[in-house]
Amino acid sequence: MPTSTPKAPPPLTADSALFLDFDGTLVALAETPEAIEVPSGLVGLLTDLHDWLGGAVAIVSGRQIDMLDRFLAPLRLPSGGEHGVQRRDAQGKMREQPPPDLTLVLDVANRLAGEYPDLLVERKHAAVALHYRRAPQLESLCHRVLADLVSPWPGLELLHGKSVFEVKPAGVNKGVAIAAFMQEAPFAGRTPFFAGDDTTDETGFAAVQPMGGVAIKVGSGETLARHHLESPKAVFEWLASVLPASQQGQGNQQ
Ligand SMILES: O=P(O)(O)OC[C@H]1O[C@H](O[C@H]2O[C@H](CO)[C@@H](O)[C@H](O)[C@H]2O)[C@H](O)[C@@H](O)[C@@H]1O
Repeated sequence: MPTSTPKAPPPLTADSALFLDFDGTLVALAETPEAIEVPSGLVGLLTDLHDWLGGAVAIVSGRQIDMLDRFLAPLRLPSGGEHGVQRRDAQGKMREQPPPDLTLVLDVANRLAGEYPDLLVERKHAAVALHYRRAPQLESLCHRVLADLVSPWPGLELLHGKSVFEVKPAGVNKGVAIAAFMQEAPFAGRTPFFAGDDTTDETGFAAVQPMGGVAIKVGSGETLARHHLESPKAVFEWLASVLPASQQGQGNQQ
């Protein structure tokens, strides 16, 4: 992947479409999925951006959409969940791939977590995540076990995110989800911006840049993205700085 000098993103304009990853981009990473803290003012800021951009703001995450809704309540944005396996459009219509049979994957992951209590299993609608953040020395064991399990099944894919391996349906990713949003109102015809921090966000960067859009890598690491922001705090500050003064404050009244 190219690693040219990263530069700050250009400002959003009223005809932009904004796609945002969640963990590591809008909220700082934490030891467990439930331990994250949603920064004060984030929900209000996203609400104002959503109003300013005519509804063209979506979260595109590895998390389940109902979990995103819980963290961002009362806001319910258009969302891609589980790396695009689920998608809720701007009208609120939900599209979900049928879950594959993950019984064996779940059994194996739970057995491993029984043996190593610092591992954490997250069951999603159509995926199973095995988190090893509290036991980094178990990375290669987790990888080996899940890779062996998944390799005979072409319908399943093993994703490697930050301190996590996820088994999910193959063939869908964040790039596919963003491309689907870009076919629909109010996203269609706008310039897409996508910010994300993880390797699993690279498909999103690969989708928006050929559309003339802006890909923003948050934090360090090799990336296709041509723009960069240092941290979730820098993402917050950038979003707050590009929002016109006349649009500020509406969401904070909630
Ligand atoms: O696509 P994202 O919105 O970045 O979601 C990716 C995964 O995020 C969550 O796990 C990650 O964040 C946790 C909380 O900071 C952290 O403990 C874990 O190590 C990270 O991998 C979430 O639990 C996963 O389901 C998402 O796929």
